[in-house]
Amino acid sequence: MVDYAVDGNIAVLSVNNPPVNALSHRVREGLLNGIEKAARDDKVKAVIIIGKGRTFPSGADITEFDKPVREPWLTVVGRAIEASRKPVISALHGAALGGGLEIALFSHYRIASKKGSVGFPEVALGILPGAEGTVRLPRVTGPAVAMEMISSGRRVGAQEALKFGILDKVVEGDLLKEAKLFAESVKDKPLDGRRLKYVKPKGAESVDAIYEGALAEVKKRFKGFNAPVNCLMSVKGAVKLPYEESCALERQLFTELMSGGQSRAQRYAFFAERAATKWRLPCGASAANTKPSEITSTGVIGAGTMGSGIAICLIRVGIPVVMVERDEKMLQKGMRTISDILGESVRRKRMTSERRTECLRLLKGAASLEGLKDVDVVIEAVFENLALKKEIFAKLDKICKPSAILCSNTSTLDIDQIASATSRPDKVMGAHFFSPAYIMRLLENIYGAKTSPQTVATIMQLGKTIGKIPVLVKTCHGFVGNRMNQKFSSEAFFMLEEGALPQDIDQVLEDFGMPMGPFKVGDLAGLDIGWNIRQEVAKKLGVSLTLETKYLNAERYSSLADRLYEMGRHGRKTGKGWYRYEKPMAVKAYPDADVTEMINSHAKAIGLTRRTVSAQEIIERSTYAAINEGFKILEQGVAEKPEDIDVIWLYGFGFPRYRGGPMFYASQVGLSRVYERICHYHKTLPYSSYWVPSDLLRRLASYTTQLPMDQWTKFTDCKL
Ligand SMILES: CCCCCCCCCCCCC/C=C/C(=O)SCCNC(=O)CCNC(=O)[C@H](O)C(C)(C)COP(=O)(O)OP(=O)(O)OC[C@H]1O[C@@H](n2cnc3c(N)ncnc32)[C@H](O)[C@@H]1OP(=O)(O)O
Repeated sequence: MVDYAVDGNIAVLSVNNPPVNALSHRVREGLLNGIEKAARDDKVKAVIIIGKGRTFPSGADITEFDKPVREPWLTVVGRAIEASRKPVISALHGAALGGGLEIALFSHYRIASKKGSVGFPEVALGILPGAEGTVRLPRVTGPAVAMEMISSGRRVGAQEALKFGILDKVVEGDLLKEAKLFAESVKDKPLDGRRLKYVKPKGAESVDAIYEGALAEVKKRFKGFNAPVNCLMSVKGAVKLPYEESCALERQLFTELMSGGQSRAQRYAFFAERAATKWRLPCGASAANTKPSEITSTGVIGAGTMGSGIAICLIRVGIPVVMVERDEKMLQKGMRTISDILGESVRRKRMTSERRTECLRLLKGAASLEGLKDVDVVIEAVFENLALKKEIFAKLDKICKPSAILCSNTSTLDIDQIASATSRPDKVMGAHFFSPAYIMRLLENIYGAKTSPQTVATIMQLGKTIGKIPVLVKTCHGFVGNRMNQKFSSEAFFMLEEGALPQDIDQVLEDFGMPMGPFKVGDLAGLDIGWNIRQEVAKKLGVSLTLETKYLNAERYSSLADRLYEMGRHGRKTGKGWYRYEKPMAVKAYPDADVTEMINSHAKAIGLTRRTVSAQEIIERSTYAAINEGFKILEQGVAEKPEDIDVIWLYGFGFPRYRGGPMFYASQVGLSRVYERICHYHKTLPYSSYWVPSDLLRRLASYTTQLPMDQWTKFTDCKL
């Protein structure tokens, strides 16, 4: 775990705990023993701490957080480093993060390789740097930089870290060699001023103002999260209090967060995201045993919002794209959109102008599908119509090379149906991007009955390559995200009819942590989209919808949204929807008395007496309807594990990360409580079959001791 070696009179402690050199108990022990050993060895005049493999320690071992803390604590190790009479130099490469950066700040000197980076990402785990990171960083950078770095958790490159005073030197070439030269240069120097505990932090006179400004910023940017606020409080304490008192305050604020629910949820989300990449198919194929094929060229069909967004994802990472659009004007518009979006990236300094030019060179337009005959992967992004998609896939099957993989960006349609239009169902998948495709990180990849493991491996890898969080699900109507979200939003309409108003429901769900309530989302997306889908569904069922329709296909139905649409209120784009806007496309939503009036008269027309709908009922009916569907999704093997569902909701719908995701949230509320409330709604809301309790949930809720989430799918009938 920590190798000890002496070269001349320099001791080198090499941390060797792959993959990220996490500061596990054995690493902490090894570092402490190494420092004590170097102190006893008279030959040794200086000590280097370095990481083997790809990085300097990237933090405490998060997997130890829910276990009893085993000594030596990181702070004990750190204080031994700082107390050393021989200079200790931390030599950083890779990502020196969290506890790793804290070890470096206990060291007397810090050097880093040019490509190295530092940071305190603890805030993303719902905690704060608890080994004096909040106390030491401001002693080096001052309060403003320390508050920004620690409350945002952002990574800082070596040059910026040098500028902030975090590093003493940035080196090129062999880091260990450079570290030994540096150690030789300081080994006889006094250590006064090199021990941060004795350095008086700067900015005491301005820290209150800095704190107030930073607090306003984090409350806006990280609404609902506790950790960023505690980070700021701890840094402020470091500047205003004596050293030991500031350490005590940090420990108090750290422990408060560590024992809170938000950190548990955020640590769960960290590992859930990584678990989602470890996909498995019912046939036993998995990420571990299936090799993806190489992708050197791609095609995108459709130059609209989704098509151009998908093309950006691909060219941005250097993958050539042929974008096919029959309509020449649409094609040119799509090409211009891509150029403008990349231009905006240059303006925001997220990309150089040269890089933008290189990306655009990878983009070719074509008016016919023939342009796709040589590509490795095609992603179709045309109108959501099954017949149209089947027609296109049949043509692609004849045009594309036999090895080409054909993907559809469909958001709900059956992949098996689409695949049936081809002679290569083994090479057909769904690749469901969330809009805007070049921003949203979720990629819901959908396999059909005949999709081959290699096709799955290839598209899952493509998702990672283009910077997405790819999650694998089995085909069904609506897949996972939209299937659950449809229940989540259905209840919102029914609660409108029963007594709530759009602004009530949106406010409650935004206070719960959703980025935007369902009615604001509807106005943003455009109410005509939903109207078209409902008309399509009714047409397929052979029925026509009226403004008094109360049931569709024996399921409760609300025609409120139809009324709104037929009032010409199509959302932000028309300046009116569930809300009123000062002008079309304006952002600020104002409650509208006309909508309230329409809802009241609609309720009367369908014979409903309106009542007060409580905040608790709004939260339960929205989330539990989705959660119940989530358990049915697990039962049916549509998602392999609850983490997959939660990652989809975290990255596809903005479910608050400090609640972990709908399935984790259910585990925290308690499955028996959730089950009991779903039974209540099933009884009181009999005309929505999605309230029939999930059988898996019923079984799990029957346990007196709730099973851990990784045991849940042991109870599904489907064999994964
Ligand atoms: C109530 C108790 C109170 C006690 C009070 C005591 C006081 C003192 C306590 C002090 C507490 C400690 C203070 C310090 C805290 C921390 O350091 S918290 C951790 C901070 N660090 C991080 O958050 C970094 C997390 N990791 C990453 O950001 C990335 O992994 C990476 C390092 C940037 C590498 O990314 P990438 O190359 O993409 O690899 P990944 O897939 O992300 O990771 C590879 C595998 O490694 C696992 N892993 C990563 N980081 C950690 C970690 N810190 N701990 C454990 N495991 C980690 C990751 O899960 C992957 O695992 P597999 O999926 O199994 O491969």
